[in-house]
Amino acid sequence: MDLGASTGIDMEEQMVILDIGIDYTKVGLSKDSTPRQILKTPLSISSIIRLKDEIGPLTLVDIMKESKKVKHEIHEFLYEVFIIHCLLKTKGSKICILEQLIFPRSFMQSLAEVLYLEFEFSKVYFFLADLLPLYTTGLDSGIMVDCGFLHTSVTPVVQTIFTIKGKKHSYFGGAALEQDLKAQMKLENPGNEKYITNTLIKDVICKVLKTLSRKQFDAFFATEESIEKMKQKKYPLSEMSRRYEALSMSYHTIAGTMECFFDQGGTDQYINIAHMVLDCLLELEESDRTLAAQNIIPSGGLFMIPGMHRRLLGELQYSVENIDKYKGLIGLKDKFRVENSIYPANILAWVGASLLSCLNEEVDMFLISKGEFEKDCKGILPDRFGHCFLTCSRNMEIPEDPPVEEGKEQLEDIKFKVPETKRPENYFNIQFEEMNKKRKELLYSSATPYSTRAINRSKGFVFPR
Ligand SMILES: Nc1ncnc2c1ncn2[C@@H]1O[C@H](COP(=O)(O)OP(=O)(O)OP(=O)(O)O)[C@@H](O)[C@H]1O
Repeated sequence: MDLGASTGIDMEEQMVILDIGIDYTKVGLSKDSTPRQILKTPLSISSIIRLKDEIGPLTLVDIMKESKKVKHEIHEFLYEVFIIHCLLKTKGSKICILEQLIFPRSFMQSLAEVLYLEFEFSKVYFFLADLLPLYTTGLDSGIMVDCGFLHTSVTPVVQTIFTIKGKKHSYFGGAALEQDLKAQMKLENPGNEKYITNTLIKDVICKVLKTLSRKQFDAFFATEESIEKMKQKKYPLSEMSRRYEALSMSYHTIAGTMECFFDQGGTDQYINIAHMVLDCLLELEESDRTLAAQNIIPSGGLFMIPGMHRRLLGELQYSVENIDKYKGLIGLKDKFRVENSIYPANILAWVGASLLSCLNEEVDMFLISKGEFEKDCKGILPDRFGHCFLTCSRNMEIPEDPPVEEGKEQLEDIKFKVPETKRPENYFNIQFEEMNKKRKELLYSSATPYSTRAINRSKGFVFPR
């Protein structure tokens, strides 16, 4: 049955955009401004990671090696996503996959086999998720700070060029936060440990946790006395659900748990996101630093926790003023700008992909067609990280690789310069922006006493399908 046709979705025009996160999967159609569905990723990888005491670069690879059923799980899950949730036609359609640099090759190979061979997509585009939030800002330089489930990463792009030396990465993210919070809550609720389930922890992260501002942190954590006071102040969790009647949380846990992302240097266990950004800036050319610092883009689910944006900015300003290592960046103190996008942080990469997918033919540089996969590549997914993935730009002629001088580090060559005469144009598709604006106007206008249709008619506007 042609499901795409029956739902009125023109699969010739639009493509499916799929962001498989370790914790949450976002799926929708290109040119939309939000995903149609955000689903819990049911793959066993996610549950195995939750049981690990320590997460490192090889964790995902090892899990993939041990697990024989990943491909089968991906197939079942995607069947549910495409056919049951989104009612999409897959055969002969186009799909865009958001791929993270840290995804193991074996995972991508299994995913590709399922998409090309089982669902028979004719065109699969591979976008680099680490770079996509930049597209939502309309600028060609910035630092993407992704705080996801498995990891936290910082990715700099200056005038469309991704500098791999500036990329910072840590396997500390939502998974580690869950473990910390669970241990803390068990300590605070002796005798009621059985109620502290994964569901409760997820609820608490999304509904209760908050992040202190730098000023609040200085005040609350100044003395042992004030820390003790925070510990004594208890909040019952019965308001969240009757199931949690027996449980309570201290203010210290509510406001202090997120401090593990802004560690003040006491331990190796935690990270400081602001320091990762500053380390990244130190790796950039001096002339590029201001451009990057003016557009810091937080993304990933953990930036949905209230106060995270404000704290990141506060922590950046505090660190350049007070920490010797970063004092060289003091000139940037008033230039830091942490982007507070109109799109929620957890879908920012997805929205970036939706924008990028509007780039008509230019987007074909990210494409591997079914024919190529089956015939040219003999069923093996080829390298997808050529130049086009690193530049994320439009209409740019790719300069040839400079010759590698003997004894010179290969890494240096990765940052090639775009000739002045061939500066890439902005990647925004004006049509998308216009449609998006009109859609938003319509959305808000439906909340007024006038009908949406009347407002449309008065503006002579026909809703774009
Ligand atoms: N609305 C929210 N409010 C608060 N926290 C959230 C929210 N949504 C997600 N989170 C937290 O952020 C974490 C990461 O969410 P995200 O959507 O980035 O997951 P993901 O894309 O699967 O991660 P990864 O990029 O590592 O694959 C979740 O594990 C959850 O703890």
